[in-house]
Amino acid sequence: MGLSAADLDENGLKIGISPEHFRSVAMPLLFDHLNAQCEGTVAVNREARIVWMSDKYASKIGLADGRSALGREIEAVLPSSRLREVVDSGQPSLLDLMPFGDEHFVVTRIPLRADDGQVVGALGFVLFDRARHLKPLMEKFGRLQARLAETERALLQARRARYTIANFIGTSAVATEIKRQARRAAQLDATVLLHGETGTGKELLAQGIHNLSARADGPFVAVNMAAVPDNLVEAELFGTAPGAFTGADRKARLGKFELANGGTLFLDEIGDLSLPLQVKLLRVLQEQQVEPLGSNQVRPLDVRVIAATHVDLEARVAEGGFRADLFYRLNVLSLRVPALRERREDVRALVEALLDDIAARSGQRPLELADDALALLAEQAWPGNVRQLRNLLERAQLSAERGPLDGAALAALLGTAEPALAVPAAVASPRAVAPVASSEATPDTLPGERVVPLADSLARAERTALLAALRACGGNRRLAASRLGISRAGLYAKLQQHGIAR
Ligand SMILES: Nc1ncnc2c1ncn2[C@@H]1O[C@H](COP(=O)(O)OP(=O)(O)OP(=O)(O)O)[C@@H](O)[C@H]1O
Repeated sequence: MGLSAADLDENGLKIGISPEHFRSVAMPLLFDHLNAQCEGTVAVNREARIVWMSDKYASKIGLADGRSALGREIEAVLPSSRLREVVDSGQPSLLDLMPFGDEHFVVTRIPLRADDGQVVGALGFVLFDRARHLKPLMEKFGRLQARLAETERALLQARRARYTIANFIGTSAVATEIKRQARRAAQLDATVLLHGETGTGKELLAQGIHNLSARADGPFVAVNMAAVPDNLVEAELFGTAPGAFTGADRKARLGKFELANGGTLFLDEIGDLSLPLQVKLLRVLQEQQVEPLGSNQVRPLDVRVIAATHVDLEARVAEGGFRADLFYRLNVLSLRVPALRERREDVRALVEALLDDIAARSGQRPLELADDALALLAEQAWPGNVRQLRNLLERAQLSAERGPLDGAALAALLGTAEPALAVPAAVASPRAVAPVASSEATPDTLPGERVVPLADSLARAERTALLAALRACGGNRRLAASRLGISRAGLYAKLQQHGIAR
């Protein structure tokens, strides 16, 4: 059946031509056209056996003619063909590259249906057999793919947990006990709440738990709630749909929950999460699915959460600052990480391990400490715990001359330690030895005649202001930021810049 006069008017095809009629006319034309123009055509039945192949196709792939392919399974003739998938799924594949030998064919595949709609076979056309004309494009594509794979590998590496539980140095009773509890937590898949002062090794333990758990091959992703500005926390955790934000950030962004899928999400400073976000977090934990901002689609998750806090969350619950339901959901396994002053007997081993690590990173020989220096370290109050000890040792390594560092030299360094952190042990322990302050090294005393660059003075003043604010606010960074009149993210950036943060 062809087009008749009834189908035409002075403009050619008549508007309103019956779709069935149009179809019956257009389909054979389309096929004839494609078959004539393209480089080869093949048809298979429901079992993906060849029912017809154009001679052009046959000669292209080295067969005498199309008849010699009849009845054979499509993969026996074209090993990379995906016509079987088209037959099975009933879905076309409009444009694809099919490898054949060292060539690539540009192909299109469509299912063939009987009048009742049932799939009875599929048609494949080779639109273009010289994919090598596309070589520059393919090369670029290949390079981009290689770069993408490399970036993905690097990202995965960055999301690997570095530490194991054995990296938690210490053999004191409290250290041994916390490591025992961490090992037990690794055997379970429940949510963990780590509480302990800043710098006690909560993140180290979280990584250790992850690395010993069944999720060890999955990602370990850490987020510090206190470091993310309030208005960005939701996007950071749950991600955004494309266009959720106007301006620069119009693209979709994966949230940390999705990045941690199949692994562990470490939520540090969980006490800093606002009440509305606590509700959202609870829902995600209960339902194990996430709904990115601005999207109305939920995505399933398989994430274990380890949360950490240095504040007393139970007290926060009592005050109404933290939701009781979220607290109980997080507190399934509760581990209290001891302060360094509760395990002074571990200081020596810690010093040794930290000095080795510092030396390995700096490429220098490990610093040696004289016995009186070690004794002095063991007596400090360490409000900043192991992190503070590490910072001090890093400074000691930088300042050290040849030979072991003795007690007097170390006392001088302790005297110049960050005032908010270098609380003499006298405050916390009756066995205290007050550090010897060095007048020369005190940041505020400069020799009379010396002129220092303005930038140095300003940086020094800023550092002093930051430390004073932290001290005045009992180490509470949120409060300190607000009293300094800067954002929390701003405060974090400055603390890092001055080496006061981690
Ligand atoms: N027991 C330990 N053995 C070896 N290193 C430790 C130990 N505890 C802490 N550290 C080191 O001290 C530093 C701080 O540790 P970490 O970040 O795990 O503390 P944190 O409790 O998570 O601190 P914050 O609450 O401030 O986030 C890291 O460099 C870590 O490697």
